[in-house]
Amino acid sequence: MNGLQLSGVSRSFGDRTVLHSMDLSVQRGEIVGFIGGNGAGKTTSMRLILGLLSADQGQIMWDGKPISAQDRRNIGYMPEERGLYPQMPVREQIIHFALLEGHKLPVARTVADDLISSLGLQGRERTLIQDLSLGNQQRVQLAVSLVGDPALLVLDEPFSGLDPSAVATMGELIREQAARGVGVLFSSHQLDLVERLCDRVCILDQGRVKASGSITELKTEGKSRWQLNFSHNADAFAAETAMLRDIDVTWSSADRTSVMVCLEGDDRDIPTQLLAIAQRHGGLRSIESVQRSLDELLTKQYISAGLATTAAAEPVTTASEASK
Ligand SMILES: Nc1ncnc2c1ncn2[C@@H]1O[C@H](COP(=O)(O)OP(=O)(O)OP(=O)(O)O)[C@@H](O)[C@H]1O
Repeated sequence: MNGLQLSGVSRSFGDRTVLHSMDLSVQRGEIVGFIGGNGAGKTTSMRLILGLLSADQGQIMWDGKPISAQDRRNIGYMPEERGLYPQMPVREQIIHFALLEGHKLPVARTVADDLISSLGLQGRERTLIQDLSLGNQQRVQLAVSLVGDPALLVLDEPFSGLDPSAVATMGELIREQAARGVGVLFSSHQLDLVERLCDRVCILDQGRVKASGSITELKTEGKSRWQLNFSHNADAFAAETAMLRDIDVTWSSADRTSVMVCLEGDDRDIPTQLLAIAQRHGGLRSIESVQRSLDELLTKQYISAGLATTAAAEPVTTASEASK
């Protein structure tokens, strides 16, 4: 396989195991979102990839072979704790990291100037890092992770603290890198962003991979959802549907004319049972298949703590539940 692969990687601190036999892959040109609540093990995994920590068990491979120190030099890293010198000007800072990367001074200057122009930092060359906006500090941080022309970017919460326009810019920069064939692994608590940017996600909960795959795969896995819109109040339809087995029914409009029905199984056909009930009660205007949002999927299914949830829809209660 091309790119990065972790197989069965475990890591403990003292007697506490924080990663349990983890599998993860990032191919060249692919953007993978790393999602998990606080303390799930994302940063630890990244440090293992970078070789800043060693694994107790398992293998980390690059292009199908055990990852070497040389391979790791081709990884650009944006650590969560960041690592810029607040009192150094932008251009000098990037040159400094390019020199550390092993470039000679004239090359380091060219690398810095190219990154300054491609990351939109023109005019800020002499500004001290501490005088930059957070968004521009993150751009410099990304520039620093790119000085070695990496084959893989590992970005620990690159969007944290950014305003919407800086988020959009950072997202664009990440997409550009992926389009150049760079694999990108980034962690984030902002699920809408992950949903927009990523080809695949890896969901980590308390050190265990709960799911990985494309977002579409995860969203349709094992369940299907249908929204039925009625011309009148759908109380009778909802009450009868809520009595069926393996079904969740929630209101999706305040006037109770729209009902969301979630069924076990990822059948793409409109369930005949639902149509029959709807027909019996009359007034059905439309029925549409609805995908779950990523945050709903994660908070309901995979993540035990630590991610922001959206407000839950009001469930339809059956007569027997209401009387309890
Ligand atoms: N050097 C260390 N010594 C002991 N425990 C550690 C060490 N580094 C991490 N841990 C523990 O490992 C667990 C995973 O931490 P990690 O920083 O990898 O999580 P994370 O998913 O990045 O969380 P966050 O989203 O809050 O940054 C946490 O319980 C943390 O306290």
